[in-house]
Amino acid sequence: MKGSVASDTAYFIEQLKLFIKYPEVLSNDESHRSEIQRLTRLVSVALETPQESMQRIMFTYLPLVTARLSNEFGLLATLTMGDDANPVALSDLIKTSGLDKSLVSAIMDYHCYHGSAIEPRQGFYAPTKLTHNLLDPKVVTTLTCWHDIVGPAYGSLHRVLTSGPNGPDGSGKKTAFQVTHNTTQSFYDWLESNPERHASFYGYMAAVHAVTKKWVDVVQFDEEIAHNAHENEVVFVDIGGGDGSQSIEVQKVHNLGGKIVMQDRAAVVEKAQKAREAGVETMVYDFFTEQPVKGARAYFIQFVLLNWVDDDCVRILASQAPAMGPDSVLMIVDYVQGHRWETKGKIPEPDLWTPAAALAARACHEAQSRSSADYRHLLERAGLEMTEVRVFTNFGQAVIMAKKPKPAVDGS
Ligand SMILES: C[S@@+](CC[C@H](N)C(=O)[O-])C[C@H]1O[C@@H](n2cnc3c(N)ncnc32)[C@H](O)[C@@H]1O
Repeated sequence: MKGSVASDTAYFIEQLKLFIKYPEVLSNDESHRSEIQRLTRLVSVALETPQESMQRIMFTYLPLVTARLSNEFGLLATLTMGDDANPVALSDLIKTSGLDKSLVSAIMDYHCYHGSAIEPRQGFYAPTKLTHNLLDPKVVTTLTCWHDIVGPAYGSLHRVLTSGPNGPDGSGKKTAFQVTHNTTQSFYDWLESNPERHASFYGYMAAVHAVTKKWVDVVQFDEEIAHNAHENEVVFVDIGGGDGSQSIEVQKVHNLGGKIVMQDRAAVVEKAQKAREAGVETMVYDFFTEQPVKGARAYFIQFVLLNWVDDDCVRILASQAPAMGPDSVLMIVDYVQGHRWETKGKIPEPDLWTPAAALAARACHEAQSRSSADYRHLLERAGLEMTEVRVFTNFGQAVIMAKKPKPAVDGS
């Protein structure tokens, strides 16, 4: 076995070089493409010496930092003005960025190592596919948000977990987010206190929604939820709906009668113009208070509960329960920890998003991700009954469906 691996090494290297040169050969075969990515990543780790493991991990900040700097100072945009035959001179990158030679050289050396630039001749650089990926507006928005807002919070998690009940500096800052950003405000108050941050966070949310698979692919909205709906009936209430992107998704797939309502904090609702233009009604609503829209077909709550501790989640869910009729459905879209082990058939490989989201929830909100058993328990505490869990991405995003339990028939 081992002998055949060794004798096939040259062939393996040739194949890898071909994939690097012609990545498009796999563009129509998603499962092979992602399997090759996963395996080459694991091969790379399997071949590491301890010193290489150390190096890979100790420099993990750098892709985010160099991408942010390169976008801010126009290095990547300038790079795309050249190509392999006519690469961009270091002096031009220095001139357009306004940064000093040593810093630009270091950033460009990192890009070359990382595959986001090449240096065909000394001091001249050309773009790669990754350069263009990093300039995609959705990627820029997301990386900016993670560099400025969430990333630093990951970095303070250790300080918070190793300090006493009053936080690392005794000032009452409890979350890693509060410690790193030197604030006692909650995550959402802090976002709303600065328009740039606010726009950055919601830009990131929109970018993620635009590139990931959607829950509407696994819920036949009209068939399952809105059948026979009347004109004035509310078919969908999007609780903590942010920019209203999910209400707009429903608007796209929904062809029957009925209204769609999006609710959030005042500062967020104010900015949800796109949703209003799409015909969605918007409403200021604090989800810790009783839901004012009664008897809707569906109450929907996406990427909200992972930001709150159990007792708060129970309060949020219990605030919806009195509004729900016997046929109302509550849909929670969130990450489900351990979803791999609940999948029928081939068990999916471990993914990056589920643990990354769980750690971000802990760092930014002192909150947590949950397994489907945890969701069942939360719903029961709020007087609701979990009916189904439909996982719709291979990184653990799922629709958790619930309803009001039927009142017990009094047999006496
Ligand atoms: C992570 S975002 C998710 C937004 C949206 N559901 C989505 O999937 O894009 C969480 C949302 O909860 C909202 N939120 C936070 N506290 C709230 C409260 N007390 N009442 C209503 N909405 C709240 C935030 O303003 C934010 O828009």
